[in-house]
Amino acid sequence: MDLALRPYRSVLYIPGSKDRALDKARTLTVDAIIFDLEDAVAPGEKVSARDTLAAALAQGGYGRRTRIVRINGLETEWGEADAKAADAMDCDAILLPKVESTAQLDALARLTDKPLWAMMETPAGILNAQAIGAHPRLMGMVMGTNDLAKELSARFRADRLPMMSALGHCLLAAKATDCVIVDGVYNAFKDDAGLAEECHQGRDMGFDGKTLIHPAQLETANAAFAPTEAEVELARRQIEAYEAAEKEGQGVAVVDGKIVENLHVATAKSTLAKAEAIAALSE
Ligand SMILES: CC(C)(COP(=O)(O)OP(=O)(O)OC[C@H]1O[C@@H](n2cnc3c(N)ncnc32)[C@H](O)[C@@H]1OP(=O)(O)O)[C@@H](O)C(=O)NCCC(=O)NCCSC(=O)C[C@H](O)C(=O)O
Ligand SMILES: [Mg+2]
Repeated sequence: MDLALRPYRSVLYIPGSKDRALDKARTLTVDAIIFDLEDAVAPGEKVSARDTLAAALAQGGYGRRTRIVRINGLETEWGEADAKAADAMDCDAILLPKVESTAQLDALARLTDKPLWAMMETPAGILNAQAIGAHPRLMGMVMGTNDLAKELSARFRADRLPMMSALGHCLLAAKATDCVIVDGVYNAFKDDAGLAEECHQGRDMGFDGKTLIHPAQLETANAAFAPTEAEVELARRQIEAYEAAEKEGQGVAVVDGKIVENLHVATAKSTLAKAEAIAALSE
C-alpha cells in the first residue's frame, strides 16, 4: 500500500539499542514504528545501536508496520554516519530530528533516496512548518512535544494550552502540503485515562495518530484514531443518500436531519478508506 495512505494511528518509538524491545515490536498491534537512534539511545551506545538496528531490520518480521528510522541531527557527530547507515537499512523512511529549515532536509536528501519525515519540535521549525511541509521529499511530520516544551519553557498541562498554537500551526502546514502528521508522546505511560484524553484531543484536531513510548499505550491510540463503527455506518448512508439525490438531479441530500453535500461525501469516502486501510493492516 502507498506509504502516505497507510494508517498511522499508533507510532511507537523503540530504542534502536534495545534488542528485547526490537524483538517485542514484531508481535505488537502497531501501525508504524520509529526505530530511534537519537534521544532514546545513550551517547556511549550510539555507534553500536546502528548495527543492532540494522540487524533487526535485516532479520525482518515487522510485517506491514511502517518502519521509520530516526537518526541523530546532521550537525551532531553521529548524524551523517546514521543517515548513510539508515539508507542501507530495510526501512521505509528516515526521520530527522529538530528540523528548522529546508536546507537541513536538502542535506539529508543528498545522503539517501528514502522518503523523509521531520520532527517538529523547535520554535524556528514550527515557524517554518509550511516550507518544511512543502519540501518535495517530505512525507510526514512528527510533533516533538517534549523538546518543544523545553524550548518554550512551557508547563505540561492536561489541556495542552501552551502547545496549542504550535500543534495547530503544524497541522495547517501538514494539511496544506499533503503530509501525514502525528501528535507528540504522552510521557506518563501508566496513566491510561490521561492518554485517552490526549488521544481524543489529537484526533479531534485532525492528527493522523499519536507517537507512543510503551506498548501499553497502543490499544488506546488505535481505538482513538480509528473511525468508529457509527462513523463508518454514517459514511455509508451519506454516500448512498447523496448518490440517490444526484440521480434525482439534486446537489444536497439529508441524513439524520443534517445536510449532505459533495464535501461531506469526500469526508465520508476518506472515513471508509481509512477503515479499509486499517482492516488491510490486520489481515
Ligand atoms: C519507558 C521505558 C524505559 C520502560 O521500559 P521497561 O521498564 O522495560 O518497561 P516494561 O518492563 O513495562 O516493558 C514491558 C515489555 O515491553 C517492552 N517494551 C517496553 N518499551 C517498549 C517499546 N517502546 N517498544 C517495544 N517494546 C517495548 C519491554 O522490552 C518488555 O518486553 P518483554 O520483557 O519482552 O515483555 C521504555 O518503554 C522505553 O524505553 N520507551 C521508549 C522511550 C523512547 O523511545 N524515548 C524517546 C522517544 S520520545 C521523544 O524523544 C519524542 C520527541 O523527540 C520529543 O521531543 O517529544
Ligand atoms: Mg525530541
